[in-house]
Amino acid sequence: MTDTSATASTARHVSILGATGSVGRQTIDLIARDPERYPVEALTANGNIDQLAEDAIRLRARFAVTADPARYLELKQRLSGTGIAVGAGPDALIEAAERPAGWVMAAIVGSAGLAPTLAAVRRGALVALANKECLVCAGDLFTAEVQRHGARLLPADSEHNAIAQILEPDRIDAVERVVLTASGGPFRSMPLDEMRRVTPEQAVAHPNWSMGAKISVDSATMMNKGLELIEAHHLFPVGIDRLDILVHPQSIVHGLVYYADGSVLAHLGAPDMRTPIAWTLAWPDRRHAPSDRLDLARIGTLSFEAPDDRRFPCLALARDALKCGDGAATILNAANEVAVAAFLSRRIGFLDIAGIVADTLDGEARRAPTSIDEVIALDQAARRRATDLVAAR
Ligand SMILES: NC(=O)C1=CN([C@@H]2O[C@H](COP(=O)(O)OP(=O)(O)OC[C@H]3O[C@@H](n4cnc5c(N)ncnc54)[C@H](OP(=O)(O)O)[C@@H]3O)[C@@H](O)[C@H]2O)C=CC1
Ligand SMILES: CC(=O)[C@@H](O)[C@H](O)COP(=O)(O)O
Ligand SMILES: [Mn+2]
Repeated sequence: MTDTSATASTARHVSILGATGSVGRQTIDLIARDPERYPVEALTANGNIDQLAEDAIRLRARFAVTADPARYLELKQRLSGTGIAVGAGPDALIEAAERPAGWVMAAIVGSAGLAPTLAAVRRGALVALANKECLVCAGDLFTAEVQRHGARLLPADSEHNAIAQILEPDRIDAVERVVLTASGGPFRSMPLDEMRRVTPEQAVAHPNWSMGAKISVDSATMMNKGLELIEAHHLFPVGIDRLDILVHPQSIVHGLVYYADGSVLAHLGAPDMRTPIAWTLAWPDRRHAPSDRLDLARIGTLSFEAPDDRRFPCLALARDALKCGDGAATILNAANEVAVAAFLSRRIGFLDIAGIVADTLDGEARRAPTSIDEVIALDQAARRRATDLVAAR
């Protein structure tokens, strides 16, 4: 690595895994404003070949990859004569992550991001982590790889980014509580019976953030906050009992740390992912970002309430999975990915998502995975069971 202490005068070579998604595009928005500082090594996508090719050319990337082998020729054609190398499929995704960029944005959605993110970790890169699912599904085995290879995870998920900014690493013993805020999503105050009938269009209409479909549904079920609880457990070693969730509909306060002397440090910012992404890009410095500025006088009121586990059972499922250990989080995440995809394609109802996750957890034989290969095997077994449960609904 060449740039772990990049300063105002040094360039930081970057790669973006999941460059065409919501986080990927906002990362590109930042780096495209300062191309001299952020030369682009590799960009990856899945099906959005037009966007990938356009950005690869505009940012002079060296390598562009689609996860879908069937789209290889299309991408190659789009980039012919540009000098940009082209790849497709799982091995090419890993090659993109292995290329020598000091900073890598992990923004593929779902556990599909695990192998390429690990490839970046294994060469000791600075990894801006948006893809929470890879940390949830591989847990301690993932963080052990980070330690072993001297990599550094820079949390890009807004709440974890907030906590990373306010948690004093030498004062962990004096931390009473770490609190992640949750917007409550589009159905925060909807009666349970009405939730039964909500459509994918309603579920992806997040009140504060513009995000990909999968995480938007997770916010609507509040599984997103459950996944984030597990993510926080792996990023911030304060112990499960000191991690809490607080509903805050405005998404202005992103995280809080309660200290033993009664002090509470909070992180505030407009709901604009370019702020946490900019923090990871500039780390350990801080740099100007074009994000929305917070105008508290205009906002006027911030409100808070306790989460409702009865209407949002995914919260309890995730907390239980975290407490159980033994691969439960891997199963929870895999089943949730299958159930959310089924809901988005209208094969199950909104409330079935939690049901599929609960039934998959009940039915899957659990043995704590002892290697990444075992994580992948458990993830696939849980997907098969969840897929059968979807078909049976
Ligand atoms: N959006 C947000 O504000 C936030 C997102 N996150 C997390 O960041 C991650 C990305 O979220 P978001 O940007 O919203 O998601 P999007 O759905 O908008 O983007 C996902 C990206 O992953 C690519 N992709 C999809 N499937 C695969 C696959 N099987 N293999 C390789 N690449 C694939 C997509 O390519 P293509 O477009 O070509 O299909 C796209 O580039 C998620 O883990 C999410 O939880 C965390 C905090 C905030
Ligand atoms: C922007 C971000 O970090 C998302 O994870 C966001 O937190 C989703 O909103 P919810 O609080 O509704 O889950
Ligand atoms: Mn978040």
